[in-house]
Amino acid sequence: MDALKSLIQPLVGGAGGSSVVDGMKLVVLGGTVETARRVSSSAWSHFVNSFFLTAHFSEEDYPYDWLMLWLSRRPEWQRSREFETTTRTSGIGADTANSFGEEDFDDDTGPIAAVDGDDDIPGKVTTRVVFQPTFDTTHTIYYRGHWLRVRRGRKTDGSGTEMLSISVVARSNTILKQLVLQAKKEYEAEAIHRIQIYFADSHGSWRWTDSRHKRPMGSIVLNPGVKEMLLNDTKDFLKSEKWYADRGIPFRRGYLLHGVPGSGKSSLIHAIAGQLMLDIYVVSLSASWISDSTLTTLMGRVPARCILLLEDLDAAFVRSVTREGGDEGKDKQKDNSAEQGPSNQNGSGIRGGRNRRNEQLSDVNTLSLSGLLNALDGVAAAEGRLLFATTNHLDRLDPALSRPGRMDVWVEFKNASKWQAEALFRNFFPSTDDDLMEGEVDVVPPPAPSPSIHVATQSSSSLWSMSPSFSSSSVASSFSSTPLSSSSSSPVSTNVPLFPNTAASMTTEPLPQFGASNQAYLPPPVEEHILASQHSAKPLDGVTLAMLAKKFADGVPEEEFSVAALQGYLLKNKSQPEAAADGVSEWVASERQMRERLRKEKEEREAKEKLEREKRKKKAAEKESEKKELEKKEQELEKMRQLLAEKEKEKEEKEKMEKEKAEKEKEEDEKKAAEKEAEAAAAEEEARKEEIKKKEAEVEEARKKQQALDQESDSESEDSDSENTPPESTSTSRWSRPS
Ligand SMILES: Nc1ncnc2c1ncn2[C@@H]1O[C@H](COP(=O)(O)OP(=O)(O)OP(=O)(O)O)[C@@H](O)[C@H]1O
Repeated sequence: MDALKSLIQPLVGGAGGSSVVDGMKLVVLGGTVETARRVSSSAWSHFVNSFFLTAHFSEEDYPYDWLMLWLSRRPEWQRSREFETTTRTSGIGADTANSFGEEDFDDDTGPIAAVDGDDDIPGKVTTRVVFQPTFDTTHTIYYRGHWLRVRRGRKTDGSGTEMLSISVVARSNTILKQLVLQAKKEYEAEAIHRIQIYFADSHGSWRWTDSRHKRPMGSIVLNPGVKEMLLNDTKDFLKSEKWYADRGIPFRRGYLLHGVPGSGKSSLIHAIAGQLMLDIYVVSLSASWISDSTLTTLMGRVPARCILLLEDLDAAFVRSVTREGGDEGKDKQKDNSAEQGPSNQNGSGIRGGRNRRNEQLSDVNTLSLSGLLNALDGVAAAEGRLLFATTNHLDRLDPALSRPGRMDVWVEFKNASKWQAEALFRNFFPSTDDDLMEGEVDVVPPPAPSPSIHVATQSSSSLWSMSPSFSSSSVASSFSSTPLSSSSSSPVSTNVPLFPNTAASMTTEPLPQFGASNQAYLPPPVEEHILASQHSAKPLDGVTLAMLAKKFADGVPEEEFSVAALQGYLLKNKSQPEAAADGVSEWVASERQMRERLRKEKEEREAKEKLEREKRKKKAAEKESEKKELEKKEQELEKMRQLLAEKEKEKEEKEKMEKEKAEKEKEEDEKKAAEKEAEAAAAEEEARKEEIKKKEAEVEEARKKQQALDQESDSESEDSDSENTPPESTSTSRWSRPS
């Protein structure tokens, strides 16, 4: 410090510099502290990096859910000083006693359940507030002798996916493995009574949608052997991975459940999922957004062991069509196009244009059969999954879809048999006596094993029927007992009871009431309408239950009503098994009446629709013929126009030709005239030349004559010269040759 002082002293000079020195001291101190902080922080992160083991868990993967559930049970996690709230109405762990955030704390009253409403109202939808630590906060949790540093954050790749990072100081990662395994165990223990349901979304991802209580296998009433066969087959498949691998067969198995609606297809799949502890991944092939590529992506993202459920397989390629009428729907589409008029058919008009655009769009975003087949067993399809497909219309499926290898086991679901009706009744009402004494009552015997289970073996592509069909005669003889009189069939009937422990005994035996035990007088019997509105039946003894069940089954016609319909009827008589058994014939009659009425209404509606369709068709045909007529006329007009144009053209050409001809003639005339002129000139020239020649000849002749004269004169002159001078020069000057 003295050195520093001596350095600064000359600069500031004297005592006046003491405040500056203090300031400098502070600066130096601050710098030192900051440097120390940085050094320690980097040393700490270096230490963390070299000694801490860190595991990251992405929300897209299962361990994330396991750990979130595990963490939610840690008090350290719950004691977070910074948290966010979220609400959940369902979901694994959300309704468990230990789940995080289940309790809220009220200043005055202490812990209260964070639910809306009254706990006395069973089944009421509650809104649960869940507190979770905010992102990017670190928590220290003690686990098996180690301090874990847990941090909730988000991926930095822009996807925003939640991440959980757990760090621990340890030499090996055993502690982290133990943690994950324990979290998994706890999660599975939680899930043991529930199945998770995932639905496909339009982005090609699976979204957790629901968690449902497992359905007991015993609650499904099917002909003997069906459930067992399916369960054994699925179990056998799940343990045969090596068998499949050794033989090079894709490790996949498909089950096609087909048949009438409400016969238990979906229920059976849920029960099997519960039994095998598998989650269900549902794809609705009739969804508007489903396309080849989305489906392929989805199939690639199905986990190895799960149930993949394709519901309403027949609806995959007829999206706009109701489940009841595929062909009808197609007809309707055709009709609609007819209704839209001929302009649409040839692609003109605004509506036509829009439709074409829609068609083009839907082509891009459409599911094709080959796309579906590829998605199911293409290279990208996951292995180890159980594929269940349901359909109400087997006949509408393409054989390629249902061939062995894709759908290995076929199970047909029919309307309820008498045997099923009886079993349903027995399942429905509680019994005090589970061990029913066989033979005491004339119970409906079970029919021969399942009527229509088909198993496609790997070795052979042919389907073989596991068991023969029902024999109608044997069924008839089984149910030839006297039908119950309709007089005792009212659902809320209090007629003389047929059975010892039934309505009458219930009316005389008072129901427990508040304060009744303090009163001197016995309470009056419960009134009939109150009794009728009871929501749970008193347990029946085995014999009574068996007799009522038989009576019920006797009243139900063989394979006419679905199990769901019978269940609906029983639900109406939930508290009155006797009334349910007594009233079944009346219910059957009323159902038939209603069906008949509905059938008639449907027929009428269909007839009306047909009429309208025909009208529309006729109108469209008329419009079409009108249009054709118009087109024909237009064509004729066009022809005439063309003819006229051609004639016009011909005329023009003729005129042109004539003009050209005239011009040519004129030219020729002129040429001839010129030639004549030239000839005349030539003739003139010739004549002139002739003239000249003539004149020359004359001149010649004259000259010759002159010569002759000259010679004569010469000879005369000679004669004279001989007397006078010769006149040679004179004669020369008198004659000159013409040029
Ligand atoms: N065989 C059955 N055993 C027990 N319950 C049944 C049976 N069949 C139908 N049900 C009851 O009927 C209701 C409808 O059943 P489910 O949805 O399983 O029928 P489905 O054959 O899948 O019908 P859909 O073809 O219309 O989808 C459910 O509440 C179910 O409990």
